[in-house]
Amino acid sequence: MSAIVYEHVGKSYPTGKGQSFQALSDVSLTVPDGEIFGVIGSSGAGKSTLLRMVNGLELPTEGHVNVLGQEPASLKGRELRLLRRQIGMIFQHYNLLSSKTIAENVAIPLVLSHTPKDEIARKVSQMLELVGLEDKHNVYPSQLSGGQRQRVGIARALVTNPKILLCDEATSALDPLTTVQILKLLQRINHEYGITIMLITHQMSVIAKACNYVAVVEHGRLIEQGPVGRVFAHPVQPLTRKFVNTVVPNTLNEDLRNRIDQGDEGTVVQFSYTDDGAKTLLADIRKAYDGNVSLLYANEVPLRNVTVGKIVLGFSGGSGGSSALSGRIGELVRNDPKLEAEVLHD
Ligand SMILES: Nc1ncnc2c1ncn2[C@@H]1O[C@H](COP(=O)(O)OP(=O)(O)OP(=O)(O)O)[C@@H](O)[C@H]1O
Repeated sequence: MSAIVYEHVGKSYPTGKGQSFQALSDVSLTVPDGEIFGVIGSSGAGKSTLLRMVNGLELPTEGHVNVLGQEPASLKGRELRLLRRQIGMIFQHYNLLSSKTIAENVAIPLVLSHTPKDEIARKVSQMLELVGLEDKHNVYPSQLSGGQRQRVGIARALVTNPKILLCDEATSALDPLTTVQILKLLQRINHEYGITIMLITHQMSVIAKACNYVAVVEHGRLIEQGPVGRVFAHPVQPLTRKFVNTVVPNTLNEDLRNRIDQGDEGTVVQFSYTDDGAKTLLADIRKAYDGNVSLLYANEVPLRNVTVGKIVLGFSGGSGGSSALSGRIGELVRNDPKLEAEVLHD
């Protein structure tokens, strides 16, 4: 089942004097149940607008958004409140009430839904234990670090047992180590409770560490989407490539790049692969190619549940020349869906 489905969604905001700004155009996207789905884009791309449509804080001006089998745009009053109870949300700046204790902050959604006091106490304790703040019931947000405050945000978002957790730049205000801890906590929650997580971020490293699906948004349009391993190993759009390069650098040093361009390394081919896609590559090439093969560059990066890598090889002196070589490489790539090849110099 799909937790969230966007169908040809558009959003235009009125900007006065009869003018409007198109923040989203024709976005179709499916967030599978129980997955961690990341949306990445530059500032102003439309990520928040997209996320806020899940709990009906924004409504589409075109198309449909379906959440847990219901359309927030068609719900009102009690029905909308019931759907929202199944959707938790955390924010970049935590949105905690400074005059209330940690326990009182976590309790807010239950107080609003008139939950009995003893049940509130039990659920709050359970949530604070889950996020590792069981000793912080009676302290105030100002006494906590950023990472601890985000943990309170997570506890508050989960206290109603939601099926979906929305994360709006939830780690953007945190240092890299705390970011890793919060992302690990989100993964644990996803794993233990089966909660679908949709997060938006402008950092590809967050996608790499936490997500198993990614969608890339540029100027309100969805330009690329798919499983994290595939998008990181074989990004198609220029913006996606830029984002991926921040995590999996594609930078051959200048000296090597010059030698390749001048033909000093012979025919040069870059192989991109996921997981064990390159395990038998060198042996296969040895069998298929009778010339010299030199390893010019290799880099492997482990992501959340997949490894992506690149190998650059130089070929020279084989019989049949470069056309025979490209035929053999084409065959290797066709036989292995985890492998892709790009000729850097012919
Ligand atoms: N209420 C509004 N009225 C007019 N324009 C809006 C409104 N809300 C958002 N926008 C515009 O829509 C575009 C998308 O905004 P959105 O906040 O969804 O982007 P974003 O990708 O989340 O950006 P950021 O990372 O900077 O928060 C932006 O250009 C923004 O200025």
